[in-house]
Amino acid sequence: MASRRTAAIARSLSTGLAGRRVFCNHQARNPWREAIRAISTSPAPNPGASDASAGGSGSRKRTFNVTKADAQPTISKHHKITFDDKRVSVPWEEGKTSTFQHIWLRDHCQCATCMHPQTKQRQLDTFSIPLNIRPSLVEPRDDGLYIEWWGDHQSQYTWEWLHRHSYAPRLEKYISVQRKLWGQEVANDLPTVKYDDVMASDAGVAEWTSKIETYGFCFVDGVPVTPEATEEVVQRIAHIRHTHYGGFWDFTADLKMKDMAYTNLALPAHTDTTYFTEPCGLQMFHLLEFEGTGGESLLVDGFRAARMLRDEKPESFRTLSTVRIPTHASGNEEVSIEPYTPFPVFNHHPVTGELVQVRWNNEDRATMDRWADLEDVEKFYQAIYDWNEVLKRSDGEFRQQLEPGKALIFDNWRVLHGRGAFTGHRRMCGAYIARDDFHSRLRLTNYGREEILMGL
Ligand SMILES: C[N+](C)(C)CCCC[C@H](N)C(=O)O
Ligand SMILES: O=C(O)CCC(=O)C(=O)O
Repeated sequence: MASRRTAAIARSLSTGLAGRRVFCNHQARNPWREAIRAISTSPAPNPGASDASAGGSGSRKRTFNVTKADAQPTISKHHKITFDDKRVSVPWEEGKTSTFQHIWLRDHCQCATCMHPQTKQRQLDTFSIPLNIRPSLVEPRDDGLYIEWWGDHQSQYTWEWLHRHSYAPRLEKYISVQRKLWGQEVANDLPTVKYDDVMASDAGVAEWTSKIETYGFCFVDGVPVTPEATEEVVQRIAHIRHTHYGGFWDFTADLKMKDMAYTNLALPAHTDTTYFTEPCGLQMFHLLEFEGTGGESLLVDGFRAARMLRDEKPESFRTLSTVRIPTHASGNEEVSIEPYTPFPVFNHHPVTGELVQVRWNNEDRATMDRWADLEDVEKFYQAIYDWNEVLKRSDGEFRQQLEPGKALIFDNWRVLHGRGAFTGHRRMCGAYIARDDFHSRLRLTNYGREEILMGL
């Protein structure tokens, strides 16, 4: 774990070359090796099943890999809690012993004077704690560990909190997101929720956000065919993320904004806003009006496609995990947006190595004029040709003509979207939601605030 973490930290540090527009494939230590096993694909519940009633807000328990499947935060009946001049040792019934340094425990005191009871922020002045602080009393009690500190402060830590935050050793590890990767067959059982459920309760939002996390997209059935109702339903997840396109958009092929989305041209599978340091997290589309031909929508599961590229063309997967691609949005005269640094197509979690984000928009790719060496140019083009070939496979494409009343929302960090060329009048509305705002709502509605606060 330490070497992997070191490699990941080394890689994440080396990607932070601020100021220089570097996109050459710096020789980080095998980031793609960590990604090899990290595109999590786990069985997920049946997408069609509506569990708004059963789901309920806060009903899902977060799953953790504890040392034993049934490990409970129960202290050992046979071994005593001890402490020396540096640390407290807590032996658990599961056979592990956690060590907590005194300074760490004091700094993490959960009492109402150290942790603001409403804002959940630390109000203790950490730097007022003597670095050599130690307890005058350590006492196990039914509801947790009670400590009296020199300088007469008292702290109490529940057993569940100590077990959850044990760091030496880590007792509870988070299991990867249980995603279901899909191809064309997803059309047979589309992840869908009911507008009324979403508007009526947080349980409905829990079901909706859970399906977006699992499948990378979800339809909302029964949305009134107005921009107002569409704006209202997307805000059931979070506030809208504003960009130079505005907040909530209602657009047609009038080139009102100088972007090809505002034309009737075909758009190949892409992710949006690759020119922002943080691409938008979710994107909603609701077709309001259409009299014409063509214009069908396309979705491709970028995580499934990435796994296929990794398995079939590992060198191309590695290239697209390391070569940084400059991007821009400069069609509108008052705007020219670039990220603070270019990013690769495949972006991995700096610690777990898991694939967390696909950034791919060939239309918004800027000039690539900085290469570590010449053959990287051919390697890059080979890699994007291989990637494009995978994206274009019909068994990975979900194509559907959107219809009024059925809004589509998708994870722009995972799912690529596109559309066919069209003729006639076509009016579409929708909005972006930032990734962290989506994750906040997903976790709170599915696990409940108490569970989330316990883990912070
Ligand atoms: C705002 N609205 C969704 C209508 C258009 C956005 C244009 C997105 C741009 N082509 C990109 O790929 O980021
Ligand atoms: O008009 C559509 O269906 C999609 C437009 C699009 O791809 C975008 O706005 O990024």
